[in-house]
Amino acid sequence: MNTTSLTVHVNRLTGEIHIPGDKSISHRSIMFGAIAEGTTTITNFLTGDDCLSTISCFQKLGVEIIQDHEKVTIHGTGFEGLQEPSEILDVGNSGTTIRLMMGILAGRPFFSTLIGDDSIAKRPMTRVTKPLKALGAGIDGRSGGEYTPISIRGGSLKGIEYQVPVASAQVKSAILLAGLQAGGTTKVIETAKTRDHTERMIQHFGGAVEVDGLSVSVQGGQQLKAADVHVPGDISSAAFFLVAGAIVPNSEIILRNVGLNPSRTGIIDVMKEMGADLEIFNEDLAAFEPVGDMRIKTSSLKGMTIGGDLIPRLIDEIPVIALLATQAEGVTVIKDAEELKVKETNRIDTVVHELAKLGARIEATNDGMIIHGRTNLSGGIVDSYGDHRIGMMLAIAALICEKEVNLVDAGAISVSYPNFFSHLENLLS
Ligand SMILES: O=C(O)C1=C[C@@H](OP(=O)(O)O)[C@@H](O)[C@H](O)C1
Ligand SMILES: C=C(OP(=O)(O)O)C(=O)O
Repeated sequence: MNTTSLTVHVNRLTGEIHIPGDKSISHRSIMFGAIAEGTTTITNFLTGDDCLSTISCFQKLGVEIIQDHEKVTIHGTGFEGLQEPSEILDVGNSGTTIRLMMGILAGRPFFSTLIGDDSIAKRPMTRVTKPLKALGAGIDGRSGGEYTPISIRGGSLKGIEYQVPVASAQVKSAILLAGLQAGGTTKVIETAKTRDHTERMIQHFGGAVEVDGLSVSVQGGQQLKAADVHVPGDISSAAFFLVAGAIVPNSEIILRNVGLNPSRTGIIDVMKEMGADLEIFNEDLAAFEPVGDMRIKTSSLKGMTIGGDLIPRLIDEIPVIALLATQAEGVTVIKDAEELKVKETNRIDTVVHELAKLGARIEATNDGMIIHGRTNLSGGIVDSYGDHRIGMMLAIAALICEKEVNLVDAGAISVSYPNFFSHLENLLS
């Protein structure tokens, strides 16, 4: 059993962190760089394992990609230049990679196979394979296209209008990426607004997309042109330090260069409503993805109900919001969040189980969880279950634990935040 001893019982966190690049935008910058014509340079690219999987998959499709730490140069081939891979495309742990790539490969007239790790093998794919089949792609997979391995023989697609049954930016993006290669118009209608990085990328790379409330349309046959991308910091990574600053006594942390796309800022709305001492400054809202700096100080918090349209705006932050809620007075209810069950782990189960081990008063519901605050956390052996966000949440929880905490499989954290522990270390001095 590979365990890491975590820092516990911290009496102060201070300092400044430059938040690493956004994972969703880093994936898309590689994909759009590849499907556009010309040379794209990406800066502040996230070097997490998931984004490295995206690079490796596109290299297997014949795209020349040169990575030098956070700088990546892509010699884009356009959709037409992508080549049939001679190897299986391995997406590792990355749901975003497999689902968005399916959309790209659905339009390509060749055969490809996608696999991933044990977690990917359990995540649902019909949500993507079904609309892509409706566009005309040949796709199959285990259990009728629900699970990996997925094989694709793409081809001549025809635009569709599709109501997505779950709020998922990955599904929306896969359909739009296929739609860019289809005849006519492809229209996606969402149940709730999800992150719109793909729509912004299409425009940034010279394409057109029409957004009307919850519907998003693209015309097929557009030729995208290379465009440089400076990736903003990932608010989903910043979330761990926002919560740390709020719950560790005597703290003040500055977070630099955090992405502030309104489809991702649910955590800010929630923390403010709970009473957090959180300030945003140096905002640049004119950038293609808005950014700003944040200051968080130790806060006195109260519980609240989190649900509805807010959920897609903070879906990946729910594990660490649950931790925050253990330190808020009163009850916090998280509802309408069934999607948590199909992430890297069933995050309703893993959050509730691991926080309960540390002494939190938390119970699972069908669509979320209920947390009773505030509780002192003790210690013990906790497990990430190979889920990066569970691992980081537990490392932040340990900071306020009274006894020793050991984390099983801390290595999973490198999926989205390879420098997590060194950034935390810098705040301890
Ligand atoms: O489009 C994206 O980049 C993502 C969308 C979300 O997934 P869903 O589309 O499954 O909600 C999110 O949980 C994931 O971390 C990244
Ligand atoms: C759900 C996540 O990512 P993905 O779906 O890309 O695996 C995440 O990063 O929390």
